[in-house]
Amino acid sequence: MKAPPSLPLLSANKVDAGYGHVRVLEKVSIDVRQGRIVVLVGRNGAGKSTLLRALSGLNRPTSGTITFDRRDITGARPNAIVGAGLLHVAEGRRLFRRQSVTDNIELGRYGLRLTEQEHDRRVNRIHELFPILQEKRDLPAGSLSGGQQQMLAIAQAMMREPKLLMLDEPSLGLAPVLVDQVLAAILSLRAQGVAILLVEQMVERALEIADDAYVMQNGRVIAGGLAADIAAGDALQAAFMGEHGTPDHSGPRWSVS
Ligand SMILES: Nc1ncnc2c1ncn2[C@@H]1O[C@H](COP(=O)(O)OP(=O)(O)OP(=O)(O)O)[C@@H](O)[C@H]1O
Repeated sequence: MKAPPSLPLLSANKVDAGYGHVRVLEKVSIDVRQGRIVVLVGRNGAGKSTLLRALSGLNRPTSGTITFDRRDITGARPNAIVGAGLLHVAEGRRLFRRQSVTDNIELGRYGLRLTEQEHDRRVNRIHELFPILQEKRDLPAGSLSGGQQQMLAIAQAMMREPKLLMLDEPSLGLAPVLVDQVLAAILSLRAQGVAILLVEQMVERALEIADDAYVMQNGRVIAGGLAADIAAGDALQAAFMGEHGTPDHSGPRWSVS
């Protein structure tokens, strides 16, 4: 059964998490509602990837709770979380470069038992979303452009029909025209009813396509709300200033033009 619209699909409530004895996240709370694009922004090291890892079960929270689709998934194993419909496309495109585009997509359904009809329906949906992957289906994944490889990584996750897809820096290392393609693909996913939690250094571009946004700084959420309000507010500027009020030049790229 689907969560009613009033309940968030994903809710992290005062989550602490880190690596060994190092605490990175401090009382992080975020909500992702059904069919929304939510972007997490913050400078390098703010804890964005660690939050995605905690939500996908790769880093066990030391306190706090996470609910997804009305189930408590706090401390659940990654495969149980994937099974519940929460998928994580990690930073960097983890593809089998020598295998074909089709083989890489098929790897996405590993462990799933699908009827032939259901399998074909999912593949068709992916090809509708990314026609280029159908065109290049027999080519090795390594021969695709960076943007196409990112689409392939998303396509792999789509084989499991996620309710929520978490994307960690999908524009990383891409030329501006490819960034446009990836952002357009994210909008198409939302149109198909998939909720998206996006970590992105292309802050301005990400805020343009997002519905909601959270700003992270030093492992905490310092602001959250509608993306348009966050884009216009002060928290964003504060998060990207250096410790002593100087701009952090390793921070976001405000524009791709
Ligand atoms: N495997 C790890 N072991 C120990 N500390 C880690 C590990 N991965 C990340 N950290 C630390 O956790 C903190 C948050 O890192 P995280 O990667 O979550 O930040 P981020 O906001 O995603 O930044 P970036 O944009 O650079 O990926 C950093 O101080 C980082 O050094």
